[in-house]
Amino acid sequence: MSHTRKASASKAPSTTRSETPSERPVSPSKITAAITAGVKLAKKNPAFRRAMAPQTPQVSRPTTPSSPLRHDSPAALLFTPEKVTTVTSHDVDISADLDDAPMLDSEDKVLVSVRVRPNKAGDGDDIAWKVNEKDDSVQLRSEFARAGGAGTTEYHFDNIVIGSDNKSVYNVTAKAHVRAAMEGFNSVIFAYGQTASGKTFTLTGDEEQPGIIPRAMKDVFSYIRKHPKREFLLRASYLEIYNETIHDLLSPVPTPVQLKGTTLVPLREEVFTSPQGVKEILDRGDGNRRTASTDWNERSSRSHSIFRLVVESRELASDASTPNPGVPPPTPGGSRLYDGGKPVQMSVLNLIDLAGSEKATSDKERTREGRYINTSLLTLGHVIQILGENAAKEKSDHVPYRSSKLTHMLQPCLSGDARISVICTINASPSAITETQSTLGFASRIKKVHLNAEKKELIDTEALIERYKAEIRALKNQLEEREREAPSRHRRLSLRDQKDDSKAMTDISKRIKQLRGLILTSNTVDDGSSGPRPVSPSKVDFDLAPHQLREELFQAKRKLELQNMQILSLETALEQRPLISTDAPESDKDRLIAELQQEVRDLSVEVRGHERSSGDGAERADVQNEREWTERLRSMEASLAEKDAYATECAKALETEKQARARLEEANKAMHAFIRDIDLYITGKSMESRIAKPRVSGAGALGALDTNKTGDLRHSLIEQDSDKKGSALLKRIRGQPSLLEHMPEELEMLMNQDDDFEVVPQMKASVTGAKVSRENKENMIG
Ligand SMILES: Nc1ncnc2c1ncn2[C@@H]1O[C@H](COP(=O)(O)OP(=O)(O)OP(=O)(O)O)[C@@H](O)[C@H]1O
Repeated sequence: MSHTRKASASKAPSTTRSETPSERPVSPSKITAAITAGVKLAKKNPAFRRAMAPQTPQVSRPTTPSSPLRHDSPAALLFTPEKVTTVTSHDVDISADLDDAPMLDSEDKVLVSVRVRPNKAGDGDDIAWKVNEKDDSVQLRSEFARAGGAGTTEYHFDNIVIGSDNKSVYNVTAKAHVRAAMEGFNSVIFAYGQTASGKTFTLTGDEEQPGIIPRAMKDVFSYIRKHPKREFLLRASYLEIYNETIHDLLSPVPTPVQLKGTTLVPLREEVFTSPQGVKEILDRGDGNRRTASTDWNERSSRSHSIFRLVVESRELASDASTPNPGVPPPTPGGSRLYDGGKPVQMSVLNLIDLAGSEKATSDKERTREGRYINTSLLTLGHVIQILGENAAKEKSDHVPYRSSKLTHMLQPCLSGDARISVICTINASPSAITETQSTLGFASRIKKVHLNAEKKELIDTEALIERYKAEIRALKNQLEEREREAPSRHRRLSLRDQKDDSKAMTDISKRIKQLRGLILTSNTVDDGSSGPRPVSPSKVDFDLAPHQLREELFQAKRKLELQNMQILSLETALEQRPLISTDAPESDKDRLIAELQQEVRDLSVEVRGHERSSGDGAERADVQNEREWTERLRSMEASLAEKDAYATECAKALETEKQARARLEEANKAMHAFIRDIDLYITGKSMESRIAKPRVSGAGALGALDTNKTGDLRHSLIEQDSDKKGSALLKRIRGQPSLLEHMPEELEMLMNQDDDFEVVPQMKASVTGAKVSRENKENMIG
């Protein structure tokens, strides 16, 4: 197989293009309008005139005799990382201001431009077509009318551009569409034409003449710089359709991409944040394109290539960190906007370099490719024809979009939902009259297609900018919480764990910073206009002057940042991608499960090996940790035992007190019963109790009784005591030792005080007996 992966034009210019700039055969004598195309358009379009007007020194940084070479030119940044010395002055002004690009109406038709390629060396000087710059027409010269057969000989288009100046081509064919994409409209710019007519030269260009894609990317960044009220997120994908199979040019592993509806899966999209970043993406993709040497073009594109830029943008909220209080929180199925509730505009800019139609060739492989190329181009032509007829006759005939991958993929754009600019490249040489007629016919047909593109505003979290914002918010909350709790948490953690904890917090901060870096604003964007950035040599030359070394350092840091961004973007893409699609065949799922199981096994082996090989250091740390914890455990156990003992004592004391209380209660009751009995006894004679009245004089209780109205009680008691030893009272008292036993101490004291209380000797004896028995009891309890 002889096709190769196309190396980036910027990297190997001498091998990627058959002609060097000096060899490029412009024929000024024959193509009279060649250099004046830009001037002619400036006359027609005031906006374009402004864009083309000589620029102020601040903007254009003109080359001066004292500084013949500007390393900081945008062209140098985008295209000459290794050979800044080849940058020439006209590349300094890679583009003018996007805001000067003409606005497109919502009902715009396809913008059709024809670019006439200067004759190549072998083509001779003759050209078969007359270019009329006044009315943008091309006409087959009368002397070649016979060669043109019955085909149309005169055509009119929106623009005719001639020559090798890619800047003027960009300005008239692409600038307005790039602006439209930045403002939220889907836009498509594609180059169509026979092989070797200059499609790749127009889209990609070379070091001297950067094409539409690099100029568009440069303008995208200056647009962001000039719109401070919006924030942007840019992501790119790069595809090719080769032999009716879609390939992802950014994927490290060649994987066919499927079209599900009009969605491409799997598709690698990379977020980029600088012109340098997108240049790296383009270089990588270009390096993977299939090109081959054909009879007509030393480096012919054997595939259609599609560079897709997705632009997400949103008006900046006054305080982007706080959700708008007026906006409802995310609800399933409802609007899920954050950040001030501003909708996200999302648009896609497709920049397409079609493979060239070609005649049959002797090479078998090239013939096969050519068949595929021609078939898909024919389908494109057919689709365009039906669309044109439908628009002209207000019909709605079926459009066979799905007849080729190219038309299927472009369906949303071709059906009107995009602003389209087509650049038809033609070879003006008499040897290519038929092919040129065919290209011009295609250009005429596509002119008739109606467009009605509208801005896409998303009010959902579909947009990546929303997802990044949501992640930033979540991480910020997480970080704040961790920071708040850090002091108390750190007290509980070992030194090692504290370190890990701090590292985790630093990681979160880093990720927040990185995610923020992916969202561009006029303040943060690097549009490549901030001073000289020399290219890093592969080895650091320490003989360089300090300022040069500083510049090297700056450049290296930028590169590192860029790579970090890419890693982050890829990680995010990876996280969002399912390992396998849900509708994949069972066998694929089984295979994936087996692979994952194997991976788990491998990782376990690796972890075990790592544990073993991590050696003494880790072990020592473990032992020390264990000792520390054992000591802590011991001291805690000791303090626990102490507390247990104290608790047991408390429980015992409580029990004793309970018992004492119970006894007191009983004594209380007994005392009341006792007093009642005595009262009853006394009130047997008198209704009034006098037992509670203590004797005031030294005469004791009996004295107190004497003073009572029933003063004969004493007598009676003495009598009863002496005469009737078995009197009723004493009998009762003797019969109730328990009462005496529990006689309250107050009463006991009263009795002890009153030796004259003659009633009491026996009672005393009983009480003493009772006391003894109580003590005995207590001793027994004790
Ligand atoms: N306008 C132009 N001015 C100067 N050189 C040009 C111009 N257009 C094309 N060329 C040169 O012609 C050669 C073929 O151009 P290019 O590769 O762009 O053609 P192509 O249409 O992309 O071909 P293919 O379809 O085979 O890929 C290149 O060497 C290119 O530099």
